[in-house]
Amino acid sequence: MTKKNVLVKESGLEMAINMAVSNSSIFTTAAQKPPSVPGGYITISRKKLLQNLEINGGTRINSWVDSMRASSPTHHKASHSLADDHSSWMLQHPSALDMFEQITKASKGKQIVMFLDYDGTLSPIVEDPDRAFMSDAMRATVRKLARYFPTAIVSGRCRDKVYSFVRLAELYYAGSHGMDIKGPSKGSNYAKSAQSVLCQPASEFLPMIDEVYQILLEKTKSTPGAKVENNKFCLSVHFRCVEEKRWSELAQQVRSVLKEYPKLRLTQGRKVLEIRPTIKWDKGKALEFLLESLGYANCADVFPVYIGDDRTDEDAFKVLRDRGQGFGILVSKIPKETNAAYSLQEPSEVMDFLRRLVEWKRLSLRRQFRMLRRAVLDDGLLTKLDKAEPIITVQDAEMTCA
Ligand SMILES: O=P(O)(O)OC[C@H]1O[C@H](O[C@H]2O[C@H](CO)[C@@H](O)[C@H](O)[C@H]2O)[C@H](O)[C@@H](O)[C@@H]1O
Repeated sequence: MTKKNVLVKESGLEMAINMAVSNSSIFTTAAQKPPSVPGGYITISRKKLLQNLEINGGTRINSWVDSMRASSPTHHKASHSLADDHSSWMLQHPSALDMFEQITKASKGKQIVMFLDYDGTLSPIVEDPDRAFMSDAMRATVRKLARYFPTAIVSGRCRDKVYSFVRLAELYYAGSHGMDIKGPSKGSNYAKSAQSVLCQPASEFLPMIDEVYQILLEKTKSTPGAKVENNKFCLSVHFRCVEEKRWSELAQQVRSVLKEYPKLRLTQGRKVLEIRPTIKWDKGKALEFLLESLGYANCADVFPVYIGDDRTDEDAFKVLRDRGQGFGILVSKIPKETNAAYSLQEPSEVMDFLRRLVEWKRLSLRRQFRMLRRAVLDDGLLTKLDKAEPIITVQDAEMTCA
């Protein structure tokens, strides 16, 4: 390699683990090539990277811990170079609220389909994952959104768990990082509509995931604050409440378990280590699957919008970038490497954006309805309205008055 700097697409943690599994070069082709999209990638010197990823057990754990630190907002804030870069990052990933007009203009004549991550997007990040409730105001907003646009929740959580927080039967749900997809439930009965399960590509891993869950519970017992969450087709090991000086111990515990399970891989979220099957399935694949299920597989007239805050959401942002359709919105207060086009700072801004989208759609439907009505009246065709080809459905018309 002759280049002085390399682009780091994966976190140091993922790279360390990939090395442990494959023992191959850390400089993959993908990692060397910047994407042909504006900005968002952080460069670090090759020397530093090599120091960080020294191939011996001890230093490898250090790189895990560095990566765990990097997922902490407080550590990001302390980094002057990132803080200084905030305004240039915002130029590359402007606020979706500031760009609202441009966004709606770009969607003109296309069907918007909404994909929403849960934690950190619809609900604020809290210490206890079992108490990450979304507000009633956010729920009401998402309910309205789903009346106007097909809407899916795409989460790392177990699907039933995320449903228990959202409680809107009319949505699509993709739990376990997209490995458990279910369509809207008829008659608002989520629990009874097992027939609407659409896709579970990792079902053969269920016994293994349960086994590893039990082992991790036992292994991490000695680390105060560590919490293992069973997300059905994947697992989360939380370190938000673990003292930083014990992070390396926790990383070591997880690593020692995973050594025995080469069919499982590790990724990282916000103060959480995510363990999942090595199958080629992620939130990006779930997005593609859902678009296909909705009948938009090879359709140019679709405009998917994906909003998420996490590294795992990057797979979906990338799919949209590669397809050149719609775009991703990263929820973050700090500059992050991302394939999203736009940004929002926090869940309250997500709610503002969704509300504006609902209002914009409502008004544009009303405008279309009035134009149609005027055209009919002008032509003296009012009595023939019932026989006319419906340009706007009765439901659309009702919604303009809602
Ligand atoms: O894909 P998501 O819906 O964003 O789920 C990703 C993980 O979210 C949850 O953990 C995160 O939120 C917790 C509650 O705010 C927080 O305590 C934790 O530190 C965050 O990582 C969830 O608990 C995980 O299972 C999900 O994988």
